[in-house]
Order: sequence, then C-alpha cells, then structure tokens
Amino acid sequence: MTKTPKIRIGTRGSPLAMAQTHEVRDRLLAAHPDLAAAPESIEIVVIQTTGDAVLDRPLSEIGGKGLFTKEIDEAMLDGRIDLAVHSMKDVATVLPDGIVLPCMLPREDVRDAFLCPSAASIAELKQGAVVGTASLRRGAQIKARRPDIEVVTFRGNVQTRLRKLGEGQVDATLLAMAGLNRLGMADKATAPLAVDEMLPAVGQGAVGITCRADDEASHRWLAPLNCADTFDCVTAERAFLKRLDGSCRTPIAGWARLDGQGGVVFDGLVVRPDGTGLLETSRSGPRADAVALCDDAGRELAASCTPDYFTVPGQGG
Ligand SMILES: NCc1[nH]cc(CCC(=O)O)c1CC(=O)O
Repeated sequence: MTKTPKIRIGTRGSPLAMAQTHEVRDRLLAAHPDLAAAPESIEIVVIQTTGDAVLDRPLSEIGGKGLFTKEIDEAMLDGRIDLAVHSMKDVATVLPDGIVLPCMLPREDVRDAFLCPSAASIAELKQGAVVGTASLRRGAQIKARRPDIEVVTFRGNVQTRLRKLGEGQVDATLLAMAGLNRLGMADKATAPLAVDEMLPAVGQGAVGITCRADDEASHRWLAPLNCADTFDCVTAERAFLKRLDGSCRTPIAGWARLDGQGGVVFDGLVVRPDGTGLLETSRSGPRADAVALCDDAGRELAASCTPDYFTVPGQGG
C-alpha cells in the first residue's frame, strides 16, 4: 500500500475564505497527480479568528495586526494544520517565527466596488449621505473627496453587509471587487471604483498560502501554485506598508503592477482617518527593483507624516 499524503488546510469559515480555500484545494489537485488520485487526502480545517468573532466594533478598535490570522498561525505552529489560506490584505507584514508565505495565487480584480441602490457613483451620492464601511482606508478616501458624507462602522461578512444595505441602514457601502468575484456576486456591485478614486489596500485581491518554514513537503505542494507576477507585486506593496508600520489602524493604500515591459509601477498614499492630509507618492522602475522602490516610497511618506496620521482619534495608540 502506498502512503497517502495528508494535507490539512486551515482557513476562516466565512463564505469568501471557504471559496478561496476550495480554489487552493482544486489547484493542488490539478498540479499534483498523486493528490488527484486520493482527493480525500486534503482536509479543510475551519478556524475561527478574533476578526470573525468580534462583529460589533470597528476593526481598528479590536486592534492590531493579525486579527484574521493569529489563531490560524497558532494552529499551524501546533501542527494542527499544514497550510493556511489568507487574503493577503489581512496578513501582517511580519510573519510569526517559523511561518513563511511562499505562494500567492493569481491576483483577482484589485479595485473596490461601490454598492448603492440610489446613486451610480460616489460623486452622485446625495449631500450628507451615509456610507457604511469597517475600513479606515475606504472611509478616509471617501471623506477626502466628499467631506459632507458620514462614514459609519459596518462590520460583518459580505452577505451580512449586503443585507444591511438592503435594509437601508446605510445609503452605500464598499467591498472588494475580488471578494464579490470569488463569491460569484459581481452583479451586486453598482460599479467598480477607479483606482485613482479609491486606491486599494496593500495585497487586495491576492490570496496567499502559508506553511511552516521547515515543512519541505508543503513547500513542494505549493511551488507550482505560485504566481510570480502577483508574488513580486504584493511583496513590493508589503515593503511599502512595512515602512509605514501599517495595520488596520492606519489609512494606507498601495498598488504595484507590472507594466508588461519588465517594469513595475507603484502608487501609494496615506491619509488621516477623517480624510484630511492626503499624501500620495508614485514610483516606477525595473521589476527587479520593485521592493526597493516601494520601500523608498514608504520611507518618503513616513517622513512626511506627523504622528497623528497613525492615531485613530479617541482610541489611543
Ligand atoms: N478584511 C476582510 C477582507 N479581506 C479580504 C477581503 C476581500 C478580498 C480581497 O481583497 O482579496 C475582505 C472583504 C472586503 O474587503 O470586502
């Protein structure tokens, strides 16, 4: 009898997390005939995270890094899971000791979606409209353009937010296009927002897979799944974020993409939570220099920021 490999994949239980994890499983089966011959050898282990459990407060208040990853990292270090599937947007710039992220799937749409029954765009929202979002980044970029708009905290998974929007709790909300696409719900978007209107979060639209640094088998399973274009761009974005000590608390946005001719282009911004003081920067150069360029962009913005950029009013820290 040949030994059947056993791969346990950890994930959050939200419908989006599950869709992403099923995509990873399907790609593993497609890339490895020995797994395809015994598909039951891949087990999906659902793990609840702090970010899933606490639904009544803004993400920035629950605080800190790794809100959607900590419990999953612990399960991996304990040996309860071998791989973990994460939205790159939710992965802290510094990984726990012993965990690495060697693989990213091809990036989905990076844009944010505007969802609104009464207006076709942010510009068309009525004076004083209420927009629900849990994201300081989205709220701050809206306020930067439309200071009259009231931004309120809006938590919960995609389905919950759509229900609240339908019930009229808010006039509009914003969600990642990537999440809607992966859930087969792109038709729920009123329109995608142009990146010059709403710069995405670092890592938005990308799915990353972690494993233990010393787990050679997992490295082998993951190697054929990695999309180098996505990996290089998101890795560069994360160098920018790291310079700014980014977390849910700090409205930071950044997007790196390849120019198709061996080069990379990056745009990044920081803004106060109330929408004032928006600072932007851009870089372009050879792909091989992507991390250095984005690191330098982060350094530039960090030097221009006063400490209040990193403090959410009334929440300390
Ligand atoms: N913070 C939750 C989260 N993490 C990743 C996504 C969307 C998918 C992605 O950006 O890859 C979402 C929901 C959202 O922002 O609408």
